[in-house]
Amino acid sequence: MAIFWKHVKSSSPLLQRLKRHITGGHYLLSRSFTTTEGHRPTIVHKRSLDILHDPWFNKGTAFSMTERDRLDLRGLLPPNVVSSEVQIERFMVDLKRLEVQARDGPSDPNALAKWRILNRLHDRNETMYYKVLIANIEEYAPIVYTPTVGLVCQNYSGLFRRPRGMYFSAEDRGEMMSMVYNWPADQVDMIVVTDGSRILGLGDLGVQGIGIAIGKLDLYVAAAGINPQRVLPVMIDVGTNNTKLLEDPLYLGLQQHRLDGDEYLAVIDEFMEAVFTRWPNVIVQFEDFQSKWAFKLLQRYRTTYRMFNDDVQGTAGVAIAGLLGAVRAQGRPMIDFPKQKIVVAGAGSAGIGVLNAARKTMARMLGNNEFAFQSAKSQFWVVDAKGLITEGREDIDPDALPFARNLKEMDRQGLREGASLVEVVKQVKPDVLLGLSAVGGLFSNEVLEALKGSTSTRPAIFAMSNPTKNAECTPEEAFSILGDNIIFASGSPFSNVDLGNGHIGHCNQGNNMYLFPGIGLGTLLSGSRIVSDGMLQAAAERLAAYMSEEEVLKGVIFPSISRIRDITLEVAAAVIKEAVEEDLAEGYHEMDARELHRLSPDEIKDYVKNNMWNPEYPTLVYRHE
Ligand SMILES: NC(=O)C1=CN([C@@H]2O[C@H](COP(=O)(O)OP(=O)(O)OC[C@H]3O[C@@H](n4cnc5c(N)ncnc54)[C@H](O)[C@@H]3O)[C@@H](O)[C@H]2O)C=CC1
Ligand SMILES: CC(=O)C(=O)O
Ligand SMILES: [Mg+2]
Repeated sequence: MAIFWKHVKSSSPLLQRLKRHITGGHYLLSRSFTTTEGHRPTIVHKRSLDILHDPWFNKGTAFSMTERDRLDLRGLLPPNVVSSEVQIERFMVDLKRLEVQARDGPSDPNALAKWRILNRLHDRNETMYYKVLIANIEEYAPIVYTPTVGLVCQNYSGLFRRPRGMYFSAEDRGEMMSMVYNWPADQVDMIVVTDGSRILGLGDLGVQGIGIAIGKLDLYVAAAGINPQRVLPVMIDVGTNNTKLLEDPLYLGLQQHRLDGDEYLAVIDEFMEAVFTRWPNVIVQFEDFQSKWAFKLLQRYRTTYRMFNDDVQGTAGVAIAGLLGAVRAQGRPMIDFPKQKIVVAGAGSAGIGVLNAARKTMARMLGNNEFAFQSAKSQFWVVDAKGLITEGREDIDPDALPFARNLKEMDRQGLREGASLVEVVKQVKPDVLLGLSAVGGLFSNEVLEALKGSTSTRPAIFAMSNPTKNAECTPEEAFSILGDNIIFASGSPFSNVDLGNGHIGHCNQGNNMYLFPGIGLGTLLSGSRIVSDGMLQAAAERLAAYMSEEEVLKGVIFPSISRIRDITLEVAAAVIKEAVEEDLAEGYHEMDARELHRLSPDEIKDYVKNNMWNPEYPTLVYRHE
């Protein structure tokens, strides 16, 4: 409790109100709060080796002698009791040594080796794992998340040691309502679910896609402070259409073609019903579903369940923040956004999500009426695998239809149905070139040369596809062809570029990781039953406003990942505030809706901060179940 009060001034109205919530000496608001010395202990129902083998409670050599006695651990550990700092020091020495020696494959041997070592720590001691991850997030986010998580998913059969999360398969139809009780935790706050059909830009990886759900939840813990005992990665295995996996004798998933149509929907429906029956307050993040289903499932569930689609909605928010940053970086006010000409390569779940959100943002700035909404669409040119999308396209995808360009108008611009990306860039001379195509190198030298004709004073390039090899271009390519007067962002991390003239080309990471943890945390703590458009918009706006004028003018439009916990707190607070304003907030635990309505913006931030889990060992006390 002391940690919490430390952050709240004694005269604060929040303090006064929260004090009313203290009953019987128990601090109820943050039951999830870490128990360190002097804090409420954690009750465990196991002892001895069972404790050492449970990553939720294991502290390894950091168990104190009194705890070793209480938990029947005396003699099961080396006698030296070490602090968590020394424990981490020892681990890091080993990690650094092994990562030099390891040889796991040709693409990036060290990355996969680091992942293995971190994964083993994750399996034996979660507190220590998250302590290492949070303290070194810049170094290890690229290992537990993109790009290495892509490699992990691709090699999952060989890497699989211990299961993590739950698997619901087409074979489990009719059983999900009961099997959901096989999960040991009575409270689950966040589920990230995938069906493995489009993992990053790597296509259908079937059951191996569970790696992305695990990686996203690692960020929920590290960035949003969701208690790791309350996260659940889920893989829904409805088969795979990946021929290699269908024929691979070592593949761990169902070796049948993917279910489709009503059969597919029935499986997802059953899963949703089961998890919301056991955990009515859980939030479900849909991740890496192929576009064909991403939009349909979002429409199907978003008004009845607490869920969102990260690729459609999270990516859209991050892109909006980046696009507004690019306007500011030109030295113009954000309100000039509707004048930007934007070419988007890729019309899948991510591309269409960005287009819809960008169009709505422009329309709001132009007067928020139907006329503004209609005129905003003329700022976008969308190119997919078949080239420029126009009304002349046969069998046009209904989600892309609103962005199909008029043929006559295109004729006047010297363009046509199916025009190539380079032709479009040459004719349109866009302010922004944004890629969500999953095609590495799509922004070829020719395309980048064409972008030299941009009418913008500072063109922006967003090569947002993941993992690294799928980036539409590298920052080196962009800066070397276009010079340093550009804005560059990529989905996976790249290093800044030394331009050799005393200037550094800044490479931003434009990834939905800057939003999804805050959207999830804000939704959880607001108690909103849905994730509304307004809440998503508030999240994007907070991210857009996060960067200072000075940073933006230097081309830094997204924060460094080392600030991810802070930006997540800010985003979560913005989401809560919006949920309160929309009258959606029902409260969380003892913070009821009425109390939430009374909190000032600073108090909302205190509330978020004090409900974020920190990786500190709790004092463990054994009780017979
Ligand atoms: N940076 C970030 O935060 C995020 C990045 N992504 C990345 O976006 C990419 C796409 O994801 P989805 O939209 O879900 O995939 P998708 O497979 O549904 O869509 C890909 C789109 O690219 C188009 N495309 C293919 N070849 C093309 C070409 N030569 N020229 C132009 N367009 C082409 C396809 O026609 C399709 O419209 C993935 O690599 C994913 O990792 C997705 C979400 C977030
Ligand atoms: C970042 C992400 O969600 C993706 O590439 O799919
Ligand atoms: Mg994704």
